Amino acid sequence: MSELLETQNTDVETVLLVGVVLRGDEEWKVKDTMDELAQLAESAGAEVVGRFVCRQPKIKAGHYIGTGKAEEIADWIKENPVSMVVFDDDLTPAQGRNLEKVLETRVLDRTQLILDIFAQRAHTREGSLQVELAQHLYLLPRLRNMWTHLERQQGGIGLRGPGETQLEMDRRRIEDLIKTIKRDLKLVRTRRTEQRRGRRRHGWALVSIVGYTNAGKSTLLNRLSGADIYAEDQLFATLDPTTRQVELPNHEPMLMTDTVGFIQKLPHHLVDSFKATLEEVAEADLIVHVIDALHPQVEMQIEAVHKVLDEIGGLDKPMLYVFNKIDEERGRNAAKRLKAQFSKSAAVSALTGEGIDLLFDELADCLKGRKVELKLSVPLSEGKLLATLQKNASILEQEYEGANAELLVRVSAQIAAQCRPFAVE
Ligand SMILES: Nc1nc2c(ncn2[C@@H]2O[C@H](COP(=O)(O)OP(=O)(O)OP(=O)(O)O)[C@@H](O)[C@H]2O)c(=O)[nH]1
Ligand SMILES: [Mg+2]
Repeated sequence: MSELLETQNTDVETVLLVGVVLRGDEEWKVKDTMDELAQLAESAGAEVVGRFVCRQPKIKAGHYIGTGKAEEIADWIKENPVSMVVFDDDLTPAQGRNLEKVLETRVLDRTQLILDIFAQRAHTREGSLQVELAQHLYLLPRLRNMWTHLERQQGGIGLRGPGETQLEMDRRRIEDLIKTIKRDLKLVRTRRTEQRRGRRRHGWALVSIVGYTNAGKSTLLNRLSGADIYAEDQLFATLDPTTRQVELPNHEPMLMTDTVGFIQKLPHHLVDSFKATLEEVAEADLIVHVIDALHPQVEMQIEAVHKVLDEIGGLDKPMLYVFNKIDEERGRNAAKRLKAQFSKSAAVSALTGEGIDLLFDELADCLKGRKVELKLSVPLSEGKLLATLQKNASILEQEYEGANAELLVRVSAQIAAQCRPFAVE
């Protein structure tokens, strides 16, 4: 038995985590981000075997941490070999190189770890392109460092993705590659915009689910739509957006999209690279912000999501706050406390279904003033409907084709329901 366990464990990478408490930092905050870093490492498939927290007045330019501390960690590693050391903050290429020399092991930072998870999870062409772009942008200033990695070891966490052949390319070729990926992504983006217009024309409300990673977004969409999206106690279980049709109790159809989760210190390259995915969020009629009410740092998580939304222009959209995980008492209490702070909110358990009816009511309420763009072909014999449209719709285009009026109109969801028999592609 023990032999079996040992063989199973040989593939698991072991990691040591290192964080820094600077003068003026609150110690508990660093502990929290270290806990999250541990979760990230585990989500990447590694096993965390130790943690170091360095207290120092400021970041040291050469090694990020003081050289004395680096040597102390090196001694610890001699006694407890690990496959890599992961730092909680971004390192400069030089700091990474210097630390590798002292620690005599592979050194990664938070961004590289997140990029690695993304590389593992990307399944669609769009997802892969976006991850590849983020990786290349990150690699560009670090090429020299990556080459030394490759001499020592192939594969493993932090080295997945662009692949060794690409790493051998010189800076120029990587830059060309970045250009090509950006061009491909532009095509993806155009296709998405067209798709979205088509959906709008059908009168569907577009709703985006956003939230901190692991908040329960996929579980909620599964609950609302009966879909079967991968939901796990893992950070960044979802990477590629999934859209499902959900019908409100008043039969109004909406399209809900579950998308990549957010995290504090989300690497900037990732936000840039995931623009196509994130744009979808900003284009929605309504944003549903799912919040893990069970999480001890729930306020920080809400703030981190707001920050990313702000970056992608989604903060001024109508937003419904959904406090999730109220099946546990702690979650229920936190949800009660937080609900008071947000005007449009609901408390649910995506897991058990508790509160889902009230959530549907809130969704209907948020969408009731929504305007829908429709392309119509209305027979002139439909005098009553045409009169309603003249009176209540914004008519964007109007043409007459034989006995029909061809219209592009913007109307309320209620009038859209009356027009639907005459909607055209
Ligand atoms: N107790 C409890 N757990 C829940 C609830 N909803 C989701 N979870 C759990 O929370 C974890 C994360 O759920 P997901 O639905 O994968 O979360 P997500 O927001 O899609 O996460 P990422 O895709 O990784 O960003 C899973 O282990 C779920 O079972 C809930 O209402 N109550
Ligand atoms: Mg998910």
